[in-house]
Amino acid sequence: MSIMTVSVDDSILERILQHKREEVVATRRRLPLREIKERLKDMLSSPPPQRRDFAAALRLPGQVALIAEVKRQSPSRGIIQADFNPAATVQAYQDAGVDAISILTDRRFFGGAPEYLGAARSITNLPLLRKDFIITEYQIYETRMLGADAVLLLAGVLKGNALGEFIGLARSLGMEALVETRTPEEIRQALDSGALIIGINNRDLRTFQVDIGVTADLIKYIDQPGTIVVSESGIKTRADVQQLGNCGVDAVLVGEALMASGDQRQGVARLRGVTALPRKEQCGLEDSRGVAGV
Ligand SMILES: O=C(O)c1ccccc1NCC(=O)[C@H](O)[C@H](O)COP(=O)(O)O
Repeated sequence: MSIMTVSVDDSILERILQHKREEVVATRRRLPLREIKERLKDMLSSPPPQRRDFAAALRLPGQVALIAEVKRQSPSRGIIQADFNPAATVQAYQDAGVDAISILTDRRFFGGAPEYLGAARSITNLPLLRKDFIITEYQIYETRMLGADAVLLLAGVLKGNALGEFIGLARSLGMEALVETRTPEEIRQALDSGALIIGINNRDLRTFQVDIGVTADLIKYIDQPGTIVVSESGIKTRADVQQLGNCGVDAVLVGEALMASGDQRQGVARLRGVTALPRKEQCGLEDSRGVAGV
């Protein structure tokens, strides 16, 4: 009898991707691409300019920028926030002075929703990243229509010319791509495909273990000057952020640690090394930025 071994990586990522294939077929049936293109024509030509510069938000000389994630649940952790309120979370991130916001839009595995992007856009002026599993051009047009300024692309999933083509399409629609990598080969692929922003994922999808040392090991392979480096996953403390800053990352992407903290404003303050947030009413400040950058 032969025994087939399937790694967690194969099963969870493959399960997510299989679900996405089916989801895209159903979504396209409800809203064909030509309809999305029509809506985009109006949206992109109407003033005021719709673009919020995700890349520029991550280039903060002498500071590590913070991308804060709206994440209800995950395959590795299960439910992170039982009384999940995406609008309140976006507001808290905005008040705390984060630099950009990542929104998980996958329903089945992360408890997200595509509509959260539009809702977030009406609350904040910060650039918004759509975090989902992009496997078709259709989803990139859809991402722009939903109100994102940037889209996550997985180098390990988009093979051949697809990665470069998807980056180009995102840019042609006024978005930037965050290209997520996990190996030196994927970093090479991202650079060869013209990625401006490269994410290094500290989470191993086979074991779900997180190790921020992965960023420290892989950052040397990002040898293209001007590339923006984002360390993703498993970042929990101010010390983690400092360690990654010392390695040369431009930004960190943090979900679970912020969502699991009862108060997202305090969570951001802790990552930034601020012990107590100033109260606007008490000290008369407009907001809490400038107290201490990450
Ligand atoms: O978070 C997971 O369990 C997960 C499992 C399978 C595929 C992707 C997954 N996470 C997506 C992300 O990219 C993270 O939400 C993001 O990097 C933030 O990570 P964290 O700060 O550890 O929540």
